[in-house]
Amino acid sequence: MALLCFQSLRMLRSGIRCMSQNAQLVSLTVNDKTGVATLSLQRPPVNSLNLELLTEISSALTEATDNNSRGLILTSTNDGVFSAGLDILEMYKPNLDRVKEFWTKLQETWIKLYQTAYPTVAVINGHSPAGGCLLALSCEHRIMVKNFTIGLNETRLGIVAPPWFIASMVNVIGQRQSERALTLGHMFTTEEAKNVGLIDEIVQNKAEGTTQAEAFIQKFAKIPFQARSLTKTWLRNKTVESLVKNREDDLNMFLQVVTQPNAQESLGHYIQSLKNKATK
Ligand SMILES: CCCCCCCCCC/C=C/CC(=O)SCCNC(=O)CCNC(=O)[C@H](O)C(C)(C)COP(=O)(O)OP(=O)(O)OC[C@H]1O[C@@H](n2cnc3c(N)ncnc32)[C@H](O)[C@@H]1OP(=O)(O)O
Repeated sequence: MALLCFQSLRMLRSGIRCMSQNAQLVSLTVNDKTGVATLSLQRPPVNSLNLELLTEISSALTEATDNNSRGLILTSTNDGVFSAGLDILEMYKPNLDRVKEFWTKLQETWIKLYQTAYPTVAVINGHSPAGGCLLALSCEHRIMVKNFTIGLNETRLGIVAPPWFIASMVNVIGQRQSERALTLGHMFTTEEAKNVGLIDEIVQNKAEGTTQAEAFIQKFAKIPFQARSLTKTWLRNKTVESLVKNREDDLNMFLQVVTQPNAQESLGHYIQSLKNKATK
């Protein structure tokens, strides 16, 4: 309690205000001087995206819109893991109602993040596989701390990245590089990611990343907000529409693929290998 009070006091003094008071798995703050919001993922141990975390991310994105944020920085409270991607436990031996809700919430969150009116920057302060990479790809600018990895590694798990995951990557690094990376399930090092254009900047640590992210958002200060946001909408519309018009089909395809016995077997082995690694 005392710690909370100290933190709140320190934040108030620095002009940082806490939004989304009810959220537990994310924190959403806004810098009252710049209007820039920071959305931090805080679901230990590795920010894997389960239904509850996705729900909080989606609500926070709406709250940042309602609050007229000038921009949003997406990052993690865990210096080491940005996000481990989708929570594999949501897909392994799933409960049908819950897994439907989970996938529908993932679709909703991606659509929202991909289309925000405000500029978005991912400060990738840790590993960022699969769904974690998707979150970063959905932002307009990516700044990554050195010595981590990022990529869409689904094929390595015996599952498939859906078309909108693929499109998000193609839109950033192009067809040829995406084809190679996705079929191999390649995880790029920070350096490799910069070379291929998957990230825009390399930084030493999260603090430097945050400074650079604020500088990126500041570039839009003199660009009329609506002109900017409509331009972004039109640039991204085709990609988003391909999911918006086919959400039901996409859900059914996901259910079909993920419940296949061989996909379940692969996921089971993968969970076990992660657990074995963790206990070593
Ligand atoms: C037309 C439509 C077609 C549709 C087709 C649909 C097909 C399905 C598409 C599905 C798409 C999926 C995308 C995904 O995001 S899948 C998830 C991929 N994620 C990963 O591969 C990451 C796995 N994790 C790691 O590599 C590492 O954990 C890490 C992120 C590098 C961090 O390493 P670190 O050493 O810090 O931590 P540990 O490995 O020790 O992990 C700590 C505990 O966390 C558990 N864990 C890790 N990742 C996950 C995860 N993604 N989900 C659930 N749980 C995870 C790990 O088991 C440890 O647990 P323990 O403490 O209980 O042992």
